[in-house]
Amino acid sequence: MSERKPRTETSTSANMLDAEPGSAAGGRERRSGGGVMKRLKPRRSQPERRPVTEDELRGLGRDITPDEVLGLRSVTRDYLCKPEDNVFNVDFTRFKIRDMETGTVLFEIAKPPNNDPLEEEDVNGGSDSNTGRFVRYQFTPAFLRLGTVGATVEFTVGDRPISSFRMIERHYFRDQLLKSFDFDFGFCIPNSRNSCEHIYEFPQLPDELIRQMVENPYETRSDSFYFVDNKLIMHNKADYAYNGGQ
Ligand SMILES: CCCCCCCCCCCCCC(=O)O
Repeated sequence: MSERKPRTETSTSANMLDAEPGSAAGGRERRSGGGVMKRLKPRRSQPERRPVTEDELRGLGRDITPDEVLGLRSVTRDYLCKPEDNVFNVDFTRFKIRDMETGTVLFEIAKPPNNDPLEEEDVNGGSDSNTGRFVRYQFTPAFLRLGTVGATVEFTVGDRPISSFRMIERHYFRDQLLKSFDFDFGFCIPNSRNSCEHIYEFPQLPDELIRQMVENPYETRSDSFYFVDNKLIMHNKADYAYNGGQ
């Protein structure tokens, strides 16, 4: 159903820590062994923020906060932080998307264990310091009619504890914001391998909008912003075609 170029990746953790919305870690916990897995529903509400442009944010000359990216009204042209801002060495090692209603796995990729560099497509074309920050997906039109999708992300962290890890992901068609997702992973143990399943409740999209999204591949885009202690440390981008199988 999809094609995705790898970003980073490695092995897996099978340990579970289920979490519910409403607390930093998400609430109820269940653990076994050394790794951690959380199932994360997004924060419930996102009040309107003052609209802001990426140029304004870039001009601030300081760390960018979650509240600020929530004010963006269109997809960014360029990245809002540098790869070296990831001082916590967060490294994504596995990614899986499944339809929560049927359990069907729609997409899965893992970083090879030997850590060989993989050829990756960059948002600017070619290979540079932004390599690995951009992903291109190809789905069928049926994807847009799904109700709930679970995206499991596995990641390792470096030797510093992370007290609060949060992702805000904003999806657009052209310059229309379709939906903004806001997930709190919470605390990460130093040198741990972690796993979480982000639960995406899909918006109900009008038929005409779906038609345009299908007919205009890669004009649907997203920005994924990752924060530690409310400071932007990673920014990844993706684009989407929904004309697969046609
Ligand atoms: C159509 C609006 C809602 C779309 C929700 C799409 C959920 C797809 C999950 C995959 C997102 C991964 C983003 C990334 O790789 O950075």
